[in-house]
Amino acid sequence: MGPGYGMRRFGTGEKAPPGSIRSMFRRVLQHARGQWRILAVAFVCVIAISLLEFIVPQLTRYTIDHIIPERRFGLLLPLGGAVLGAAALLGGLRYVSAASMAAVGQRVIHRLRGDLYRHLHRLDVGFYDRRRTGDLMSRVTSDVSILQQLISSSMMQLLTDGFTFTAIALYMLWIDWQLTLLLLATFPFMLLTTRLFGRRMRASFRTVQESVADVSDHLHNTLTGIRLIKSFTAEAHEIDRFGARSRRNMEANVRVVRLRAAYEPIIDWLNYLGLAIVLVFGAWLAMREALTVGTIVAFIAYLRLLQNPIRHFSRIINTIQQSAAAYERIAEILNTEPQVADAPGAAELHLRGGEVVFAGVGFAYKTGEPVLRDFDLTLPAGQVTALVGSSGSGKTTVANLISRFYDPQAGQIVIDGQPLREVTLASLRGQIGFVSQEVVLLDGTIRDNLLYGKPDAADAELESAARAAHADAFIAAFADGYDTQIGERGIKLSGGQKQRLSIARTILKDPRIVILDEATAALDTESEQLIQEALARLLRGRTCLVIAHRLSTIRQADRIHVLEHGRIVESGNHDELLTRGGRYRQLHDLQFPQEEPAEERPMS
Ligand SMILES: Nc1ncnc2c1ncn2[C@@H]1O[C@H](COP(=O)(O)OP(=O)(O)OP(=O)(O)O)[C@@H](O)[C@H]1O
Repeated sequence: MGPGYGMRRFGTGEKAPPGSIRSMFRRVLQHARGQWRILAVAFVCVIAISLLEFIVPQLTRYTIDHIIPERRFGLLLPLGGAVLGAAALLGGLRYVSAASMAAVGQRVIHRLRGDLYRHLHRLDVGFYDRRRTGDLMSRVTSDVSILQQLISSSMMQLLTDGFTFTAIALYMLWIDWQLTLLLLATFPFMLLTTRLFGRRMRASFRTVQESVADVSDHLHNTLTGIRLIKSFTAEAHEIDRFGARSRRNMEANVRVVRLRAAYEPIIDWLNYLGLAIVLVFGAWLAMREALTVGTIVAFIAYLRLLQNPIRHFSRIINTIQQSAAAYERIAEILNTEPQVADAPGAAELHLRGGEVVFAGVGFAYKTGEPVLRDFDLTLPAGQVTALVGSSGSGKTTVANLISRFYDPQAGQIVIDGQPLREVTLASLRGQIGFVSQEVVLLDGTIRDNLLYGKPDAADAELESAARAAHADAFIAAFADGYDTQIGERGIKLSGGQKQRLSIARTILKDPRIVILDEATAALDTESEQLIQEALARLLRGRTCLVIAHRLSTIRQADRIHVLEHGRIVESGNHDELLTRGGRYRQLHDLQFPQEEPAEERPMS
């Protein structure tokens, strides 16, 4: 991959190819595959509805032209029955078509949402660095549900209207082509108006959806950071910021409503123009006895039927443009390709000892800001290697590259002779255990969280891992034991308890390679003692990279590297480095000013 990895494609504000209305309908229809039977039922209903709507005005015409002048009293009751029967049948057909379209629509949405979520999981960590969580959430929820409206109701309406419109226009042309052509002359104006307004509406809807994403992002940030806000008494500030974002949404919505409010009267006026044409020209024809009165009445009824689709369309255009704006945001994600993915023909990673080698690695998150330059490092199999160095020197970056959260732009990383880019992500990550100071536990029970390490683990394995991580005692103290709910809907665990669960989860996973991102920050001495013991068990016999901020945790590492500005400036074990009196010694003396240089302190 060339320099500037990823940034050119997804720089903030840059858009992936927009989804056009056509591609929106194409994707929707793709997802409707396999449901042809339900769609066929809906379609038959649509045709039947159009036919029935066509027949009713014929009854009117027959009444005026034949039943009344010929005084056929006997036909009055059957006439009433026919109108009511047709109406009842219309109701039944509308129900079946609406219900079957809604079922198809819901299934399409369910699949689309699934696709989107699956795709989000394929995307690399770099993608998430550049995206706001709330914005992504609103794409999967709000944008997808807007499309739902389109599929469940509007598409059916479009289909029915399209069919009715064509059938009636053809019939009218047959009855009186001149009158009909005159009438149809108003349609190009309608199309032009619709196009003009449609484009503006779509732009406004895009702003609406973006502002929904802003509101959602704000909510996500502030609700998850509620403690921070309270401790800084920043409530008023956040309420103001929320107000501003909500106002942007309101204003964008008002713009949409104004556009619609202007659009509908224009379409209505054009409809009246059509009526005026029929009345004037039709009356003229009738006075010259070229047309019967019944035909004019039927013609006016058909005119309404012809205009109904237009009137509906003016409403549907709203949904279509709104959906198109939402679909653009969905397509933008779906069209984004992951930058870190399995190479074609990638093999499984086969580990022997688990030696990791960085050879001439160059890496930058952003073009022009290299974090690692010509970086060489070996993590010998089965040994503990520690990285120390000042904040921002690139320690976590080294760990990120081993897990292939990012790919380097230069050089390569090799595990037991296999370049990382040539093995599957699943087989690589399956061999890496990551224990960090920011423990992430998911909503669910303690058991669910532990099983994340090994979904098919037996109870005995689970308990033995918990024992090894010194987590068994506190789990047993809960009334529900391993079935205790944790996370947002369950009990809250202390920092040390969470860390021990995370260690137990990693022990259960039993990876060959363990990355430890300073897991002992901010704990009381007793917890820290337990955690150190648990960690010692986890690290034993595995290839380990310990990223240490506190030197007390790495005294016993086999080898320590000091990292500064993305380069290793010093290497050795604790004693060697202290004796050398270089950067490590400086860092050490800053943390333990009272200590004698080579004095050994037990791991605390
Ligand atoms: N996701 C990211 N996107 C852009 N830049 C990043 C990202 N993560 C880290 N950086 C930058 O890369 C540099 C190295 O960061 P890294 O997290 O590797 O340092 P570190 O040595 O682990 O620091 P600390 O000890 O503070 O955790 C820093 O300048 C940081 O700002």
